[in-house]
Amino acid sequence: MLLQLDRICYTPPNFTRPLLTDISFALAAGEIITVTGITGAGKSTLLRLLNRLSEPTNGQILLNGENYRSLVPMRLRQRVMLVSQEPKLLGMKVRDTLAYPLQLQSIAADEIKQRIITIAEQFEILNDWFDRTELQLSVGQRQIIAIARGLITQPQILLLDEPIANLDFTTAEKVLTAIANITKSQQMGTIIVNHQLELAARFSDRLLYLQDGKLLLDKLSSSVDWQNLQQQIRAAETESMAEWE
Ligand SMILES: Nc1ncnc2c1ncn2[C@@H]1O[C@H](COP(=O)(O)OP(=O)(O)OP(=O)(O)O)[C@@H](O)[C@H]1O
Repeated sequence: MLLQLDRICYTPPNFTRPLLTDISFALAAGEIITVTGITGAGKSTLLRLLNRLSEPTNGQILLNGENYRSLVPMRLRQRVMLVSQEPKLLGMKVRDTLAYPLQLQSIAADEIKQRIITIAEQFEILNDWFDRTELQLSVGQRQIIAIARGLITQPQILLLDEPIANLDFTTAEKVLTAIANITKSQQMGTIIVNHQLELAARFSDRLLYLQDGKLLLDKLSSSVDWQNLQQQIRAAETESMAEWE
């Protein structure tokens, strides 16, 4: 198994309430998992643990059978790549932001050129974007570049926090198609946090539903009752609104 979580709990320092409780699931090579749930359910917290930006309070995470705690965080983050909700391109031009993580890995210039050409084709990145900085890209275009930058290093696992939130439906479909193709062809594993259930149903093998830090559902997408899930999400939203009022 590529990734395995065994009864993960997480309570931040100086916090009394756990943000995640008893989360167990596994991710296989070639598999795409969608994680869904309402605002504050703990989805980003989960991705942060998987990228080792924070440590579980209890339980363990295994990457190819190796305990996360025994892996050097920087190395782990090359193998398990997180593309956050609001990615930054660090003021670089698109071409440089794509090349940079490869240069850090001492990959030869020719290979870097080739990988940029390939990823640009896969994500329909236009030539005239290459000399732009993030300020000259739309929020959605920036998101696409961040996903491409995450994939260009060929990680074993890609973690995407709401990658399509700023994309129109057709572009979202194209981006998810590219991610699915790469996940399958490279036999990597992908975890996508996504609120759009219709796209989740089409582009993921499994669905995880988080509510209040607990994993309430872990099912093959083909056997999820999507209507029932939608109702469950609406009820959770209503309950959460009532707590605010
Ligand atoms: N370091 C922290 N200390 C205390 N509370 C935190 C910390 N990080 C997150 N939280 C809280 O934990 C809960 C889960 O946050 P998280 O960002 O994981 O939710 P989410 O499911 O990703 O939500 P969204 O869909 O809005 O991105 C929220 O109530 C948030 O305010």
